[in-house]
Amino acid sequence: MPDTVAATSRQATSVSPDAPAPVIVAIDGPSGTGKSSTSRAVAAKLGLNYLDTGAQYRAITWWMLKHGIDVRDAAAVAAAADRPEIVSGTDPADPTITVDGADASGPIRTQEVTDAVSAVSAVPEVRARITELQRAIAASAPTGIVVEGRDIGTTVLPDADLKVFLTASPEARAARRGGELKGREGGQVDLDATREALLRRDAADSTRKTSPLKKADDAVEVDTTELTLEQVVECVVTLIEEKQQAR
Ligand SMILES: Nc1ncnc2c1ncn2[C@@H]1O[C@H](COP(=O)(O)OP(=O)(O)O)[C@@H](O)[C@H]1O
Ligand SMILES: Nc1ccn([C@@H]2O[C@H](COP(=O)(O)OP(=O)(O)O)[C@@H](O)[C@H]2O)c(=O)n1
Repeated sequence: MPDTVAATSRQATSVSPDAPAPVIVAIDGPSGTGKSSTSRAVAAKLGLNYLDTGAQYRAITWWMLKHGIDVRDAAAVAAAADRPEIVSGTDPADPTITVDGADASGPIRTQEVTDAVSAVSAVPEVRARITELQRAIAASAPTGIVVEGRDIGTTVLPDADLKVFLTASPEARAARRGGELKGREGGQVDLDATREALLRRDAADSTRKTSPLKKADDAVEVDTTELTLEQVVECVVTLIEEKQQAR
């Protein structure tokens, strides 16, 4: 297996010469605001690719943990940043992520990875690697792509056709995450602890030096607290269609 980070989009569709230019959509925001579910549904509706950049940061974090690298040691993380081969499949109907050829979709969602990911993603060498990968994937999407994360509108794709920044109250976000945890692990979920953990991760992601979580100046902010997922999807689809008509 090559000791590099590879960029691959698994959807290679041929495009006719008079097809419209690909549309690039950046969706950012804190944890639990609905970025993944909204982005995936919007991409499926409009025939676009979909990239979950959080999954990439989780994947490199999982690799670091698996290889015994101390995630609090930024120099050790930086030295290993270009070793894992991370491949993202960008079909919204079946997004995939592999690390060195192994399916990582399950292991990247463990609590151990969630607790370590902010430290790993704060390391500039990690961000440089993953950002390069993200730009290559976006550039190869035949009809366009919805890319979701924390720094897509500010850093990764500053020329995106549309930038959306999703927000929601900490209580709504904790309730949504709690629902997911219950579905995955069963039993009782402590919503206060879930809320505190979300806020801690937001704080770490917003205060790091390199490419922090931040709304781009030209992003449209959508507060999803009182909206259903369907309403948020409809809102983003309308914003994209407006941009396309204005081209
Ligand atoms: N507007 C919404 N109303 C209620 N639940 C939502 C809404 N948007 C997303 N969800 C649910 O909240 C959970 C977290 O959403 P997700 O898309 O993973 O957020 P993020 O990617 O921002 O962390 C998922 O279970 C999702 O189905
Ligand atoms: N563009 C991005 C996306 C994620 N991340 C990091 O990756 C972590 C996990 O992202 P995620 O989107 O899977 O997070 P949640 O869906 O759990 O909120 C974040 O907490 C950030 O530390 C980042 O730094 N930049």
